[in-house]
Amino acid sequence: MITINNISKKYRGVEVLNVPNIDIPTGQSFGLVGNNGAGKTTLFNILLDLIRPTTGKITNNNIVVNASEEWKTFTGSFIDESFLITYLTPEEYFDFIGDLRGMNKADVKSFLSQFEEFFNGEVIGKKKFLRDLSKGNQKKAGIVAALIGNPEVIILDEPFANLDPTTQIRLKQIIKNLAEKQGITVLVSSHDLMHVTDVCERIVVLEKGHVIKDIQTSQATLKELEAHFGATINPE
Ligand SMILES: Nc1ncnc2c1ncn2[C@@H]1O[C@H](COP(=O)(O)OP(=O)(O)OP(=O)(O)O)[C@@H](O)[C@H]1O
Repeated sequence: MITINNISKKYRGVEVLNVPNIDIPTGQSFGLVGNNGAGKTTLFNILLDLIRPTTGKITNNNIVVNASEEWKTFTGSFIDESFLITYLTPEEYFDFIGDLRGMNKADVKSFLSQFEEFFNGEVIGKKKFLRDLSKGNQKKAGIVAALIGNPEVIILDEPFANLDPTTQIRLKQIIKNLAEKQGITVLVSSHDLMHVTDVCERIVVLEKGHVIKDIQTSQATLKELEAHFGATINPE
């Protein structure tokens, strides 16, 4: 579904990302982990054509992402609050995104009903603008907006950050369902090794812009990742 080919990114001559090749098949749940500054958001931003790579190309369902906008019709994403239109209420925002994706207000309302528990009474019907919601509730709105319109690909940057433990657990179930039951290709970056190993069947570790591990998730993966990141602070 997604092919990353010789992607690199330099800022003022300094390389922050260098990924020779990653193929992400349709329906894979793909986790990206790495310490601060490893290049996770940069890679997702290039994938969403929010920044241009210095070299290489990414295709999403055979569409070169910086050559055509067609991939936007089947790709949902939430990177950060800049994706929100903060002077709208959540309902207005969801309707706006639904409209972009060919859904009327009734379709959107019925779609949102499945997230009642996830929103926990804090997002819908509060008569608040998105800018006045808490960070966590803004994030919930952004994540759900990314799912509107049955996208085939969903890209979420650090979706667990800022969420309370109950919501993190609910989000894990939502992400698992997307990949396992609906065959959606899901890309998630996270600092939470336990969550990412719970929901992703494949995990790529980035370090200073380079892929240093590409693992099919197994029962041993969490320990392997903990040992890897722990070794960085406690070298033997
Ligand atoms: N506009 C920019 N100008 C210069 N350097 C940048 C710019 N944007 C990102 N970088 C650098 O690129 C590197 C990768 O950043 P990126 O945000 O992709 O990392 P990350 O893995 O998402 O980190 P975090 O876990 O902290 O969110 C960092 O060193 C960052 O300072």
